[in-house]
Amino acid sequence: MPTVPTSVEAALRFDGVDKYFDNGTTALTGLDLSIAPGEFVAAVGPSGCGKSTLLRLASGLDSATGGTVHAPADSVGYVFQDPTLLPWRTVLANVELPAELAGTPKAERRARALDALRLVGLDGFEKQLPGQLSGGMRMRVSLARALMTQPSLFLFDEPFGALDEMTRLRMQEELQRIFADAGFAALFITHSVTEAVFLAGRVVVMSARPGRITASFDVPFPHPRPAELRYDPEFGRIAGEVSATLRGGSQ
Ligand SMILES: Nc1ncnc2c1ncn2[C@@H]1O[C@H](COP(=O)(O)OP(=O)(O)OP(=O)(O)O)[C@@H](O)[C@H]1O
Repeated sequence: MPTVPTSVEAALRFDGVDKYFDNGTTALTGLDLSIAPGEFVAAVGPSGCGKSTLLRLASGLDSATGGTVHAPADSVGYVFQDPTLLPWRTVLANVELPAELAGTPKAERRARALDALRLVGLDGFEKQLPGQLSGGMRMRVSLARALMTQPSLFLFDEPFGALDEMTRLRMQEELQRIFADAGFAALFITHSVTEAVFLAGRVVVMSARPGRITASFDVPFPHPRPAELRYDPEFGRIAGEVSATLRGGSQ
């Protein structure tokens, strides 16, 4: 009997989404975006165009005023600019926290936390407290904690925005290595065009408020990507096009 192909369900989909607030601000209007399972999408846009609002709708923290948001993943990982670690718990105890709250037996959650810490390059730092770590290391702990639930969808809100330039570049390299390994879907919000192009398989550009997607650029380099990709002429061409679109849209 012939099999009927079924269309793969998106990891995250916005259909004609509007968001307005009681004070009369329209943050998003007619926004369409679909992210396939295992696809890494970065969104760039002018300040105040509704990027964080988009993530709040994706996470269910807030609801759309119009249109639909479809986020079928059972497990979603969140990484924000502020790593939100508990200062009195060690690195290991912070990473174990989601599994502890979910009632996972101690031996299993310990093993998973150690794996996650290894993945983010923090083995050997298990017993440190967050206050003893650099900003980049705290961000790695936050990423390891998010990896504990093995999410099929990750939401990133400008996670490297507060880091110095060198640390930021290193974190980008590590994140896309982890992405190549773990293969989750991602929506990554950033102000940096080169960060977006380095990480994502597709970069979407949002218009000034009220935000909607005005352009989409495929970034066809396979993951994991070497640091030197940033100096590749094709990389520069794509980043240049994204920047030009961003400038054109925010005038
Ligand atoms: N709870 C709220 N009530 C009223 N207006 C809001 C609320 N949250 C956000 N806004 C407005 O919606 C618009 C979009 O805000 P949002 O934070 O999503 O933008 P953004 O693109 O993430 O900004 P930035 O790039 O500066 O971080 C802004 O004009 C903001 O003032």
